[in-house]
Amino acid sequence: MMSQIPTVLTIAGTDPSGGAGISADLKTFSALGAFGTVVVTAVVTQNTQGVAAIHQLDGATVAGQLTNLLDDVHVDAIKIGMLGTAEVTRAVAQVLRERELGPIVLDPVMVSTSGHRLLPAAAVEALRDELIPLVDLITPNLPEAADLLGGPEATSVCDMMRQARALAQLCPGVLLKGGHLDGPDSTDLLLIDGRITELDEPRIATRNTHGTGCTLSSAIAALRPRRQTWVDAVRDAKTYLTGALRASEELSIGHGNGPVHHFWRAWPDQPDQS
Ligand SMILES: Nc1ncnc2c1ncn2[C@@H]1O[C@H](COP(=O)(O)OP(=O)(O)OP(=O)(O)O)[C@@H](O)[C@H]1O
Ligand SMILES: Cc1ncc(COP(=O)(O)O)c(N)n1
Repeated sequence: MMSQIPTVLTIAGTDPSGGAGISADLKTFSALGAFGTVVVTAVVTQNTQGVAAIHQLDGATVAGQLTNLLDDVHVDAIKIGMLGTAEVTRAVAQVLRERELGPIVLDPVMVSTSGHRLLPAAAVEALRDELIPLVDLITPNLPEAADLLGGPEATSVCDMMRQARALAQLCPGVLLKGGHLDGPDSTDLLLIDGRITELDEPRIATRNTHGTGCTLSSAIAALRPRRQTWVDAVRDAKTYLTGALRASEELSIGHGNGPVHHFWRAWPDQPDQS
């Protein structure tokens, strides 16, 4: 049975600059009043300017952390981010297959904002064929959707509609993120049970976009246990992210693409702070 404060798990890589990966996920969980737990997949030497090195953990180490945690702690939702290799992807899939878990949100992290590959192209097949069928919602950006579908990148919301429907053949829930398009709004498409919901928020003029995808997927996982539907959870998660992007003006972190700011105002799901 779920306590009032949901326990949420992130399976992801590290970011010393505090903007992406488990840093973004844990801050998001806390800001949204969830209790965060962590399984680390890779130690990433990165800052706001880019990725310098990746120390990848092996599949057994990641699966060991996961089973050890799940043997003891009930988690109400899971967010999966950077996995790093086909081996780790398969190891996580194996554990998920053995347990009754859910809801599970998968951000199919493949390339960082700075252009560094975080999942080798050869591992995309394992992600698509072994892990994606086990999760409830995938949240690809446009290049990731193109990689998963083996086709060109969407250049319009119309293309996005077609690609969201194609991705729904792989997973029951698809949130196709349009942050990489231009235009006054940053439009994402949510496809659940065959129905598309268009989610529009104003595009914020900022360089502080490091970790937006991590923040959105972890906000969905944190909110899903307390929302009636996926549409409600995703809509509120996007509102949260847009506020955190706006509030990033208060931060001056690093010399590249800085992080969003997670404590932008008292969010309704936060514990009373008065
Ligand atoms: N400048 C912006 N203003 C408002 N929303 C944005 C902006 N940039 C991205 N978003 C939103 O942030 C979320 C992440 O989108 P994006 O398509 O950039 O994913 P991503 O590439 O996985 O993110 P990341 O930069 O963390 O890798 C989406 O909801 C998108 O609409
Ligand atoms: C550990 C980790 N996970 C995910 C990302 C992607 O985030 P971004 O595209 O904003 O660099 C990252 N850079 N590092």
